[in-house]
Amino acid sequence: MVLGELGGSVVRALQKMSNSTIIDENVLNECLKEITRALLQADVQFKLVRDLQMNIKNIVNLDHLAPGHNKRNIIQQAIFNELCKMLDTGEPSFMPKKGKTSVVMFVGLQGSGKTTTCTKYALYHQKKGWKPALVCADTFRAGAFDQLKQNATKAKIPFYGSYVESDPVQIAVEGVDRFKKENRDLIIVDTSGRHKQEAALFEEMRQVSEATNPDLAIFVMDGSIGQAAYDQAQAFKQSVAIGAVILTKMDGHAKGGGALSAVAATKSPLTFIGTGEHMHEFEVFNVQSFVKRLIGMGDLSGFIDKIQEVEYQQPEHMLELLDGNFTLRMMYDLYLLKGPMGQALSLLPGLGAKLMRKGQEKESQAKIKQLDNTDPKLIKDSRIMRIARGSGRKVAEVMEMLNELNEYKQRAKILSQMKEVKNLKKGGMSSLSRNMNAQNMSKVLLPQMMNMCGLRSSMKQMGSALLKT
Ligand SMILES: Nc1nc2c(ncn2[C@@H]2O[C@H](COP(=O)(O)OP(=O)(O)OP(=O)(O)O)[C@@H](O)[C@H]2O)c(=O)[nH]1
Repeated sequence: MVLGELGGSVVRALQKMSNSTIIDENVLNECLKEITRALLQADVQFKLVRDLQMNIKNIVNLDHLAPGHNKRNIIQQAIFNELCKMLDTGEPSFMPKKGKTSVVMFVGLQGSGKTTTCTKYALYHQKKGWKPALVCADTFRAGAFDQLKQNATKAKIPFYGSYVESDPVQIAVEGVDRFKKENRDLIIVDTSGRHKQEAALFEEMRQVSEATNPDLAIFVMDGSIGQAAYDQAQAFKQSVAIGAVILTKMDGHAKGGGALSAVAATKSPLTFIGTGEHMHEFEVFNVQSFVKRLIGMGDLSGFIDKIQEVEYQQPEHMLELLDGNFTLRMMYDLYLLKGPMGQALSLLPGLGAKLMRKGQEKESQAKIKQLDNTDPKLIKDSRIMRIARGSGRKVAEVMEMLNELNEYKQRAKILSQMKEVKNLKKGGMSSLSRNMNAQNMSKVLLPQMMNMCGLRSSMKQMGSALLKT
């Protein structure tokens, strides 16, 4: 989950404020105090947090608001705007164009997740119809070529590298030339990392860059370093023309918020974030979508993007859901926000926040693991007791989880009966894919899925504006 704790705390603070009958200075101060605490815990720089707090207080002047103004909305909007301002990473980055050859060079320290991210980046574009290729110019780390080869083979992406050549410049040039000849439109060059910022690393980066003349150099940084990301980004920017930044390991790291704001402070465009070790745990970074999610408003554009991945990677999940089946496996993915389906559903307004609010993903994970792959109908009392004993849980907790599963199942049944869903299913997966455009999603499937997740009311509260985003 992306910055689960920070998001959960912000959502809780807003929820608490919304539950107050009267919103006065005290309630606002309390809400801001909790948000401030959460941001500091996420390693966001003190000055940034203090500015955010002051700006919100200046904008939301409760004494001067004419009666009839919706104070909650005004406060939420001010928090949204200020968080966006804080995380705004400056000018948009160079975007490679499909069909036109672009060379993209990846740089970063050793262990930052550079090699993994190269393949994630290639796969992301491949799923969108590009023809990517990978070049391994990392001759420093033994095993780097094997790792890239393994990842690329799994993702069915062409690759180039050498076990014998030790000159990274030569490998980079040969690889880029070969893939240009093969009309690949996205040639990704993985370069060597070092344990720390050292002269040899920067010199090698400069040489590879000079020889391959990349259209874009992407700096991959480990998000768990928090605020320290500021100095690292500045140092790399001074040595090579960095056009974009990707932050990795943003899954569950307490310091992720600090890394995000630090990158923003260097005004380096942040284009993607890595949210796990698996190939599909990779997300486009868009400030507004990200903040919407952080404060529990959901991210519908991200949802549509992700649901297309469900068809690509877990078509059986999509069909199962539309057939009215909601399985334990899906609930498992949902709780852990794993797999495209779990990730997609978490982007719906209210649901991501609901899951974050639980703040007990690990416990949920342990509970579900006990029941994974088991048909709940077959779970008799004695088995429930056994599961409870074996997992160290109360019987009531196991039953609560089974009830929740049944609830999802019933809603999935209702979803499958909808006329629109039946029409979508008629032509099988290919028709589903054809129909899976943004307009169709927002008109047909999306409202039904939200209904299924019991989100109709929160949707209404937030107004139809969300569907238009
Ligand atoms: N949790 C998590 N782990 C990640 C993520 N991205 C990469 N990793 C893991 O981080 C470790 C290092 O990743 P690599 O891709 O080998 O790192 P690298 O920067 O290429 O390392 P060098 O080639 O030595 O420079 C691996 O175990 C990856 O699986 C991410 O977004 N989340």
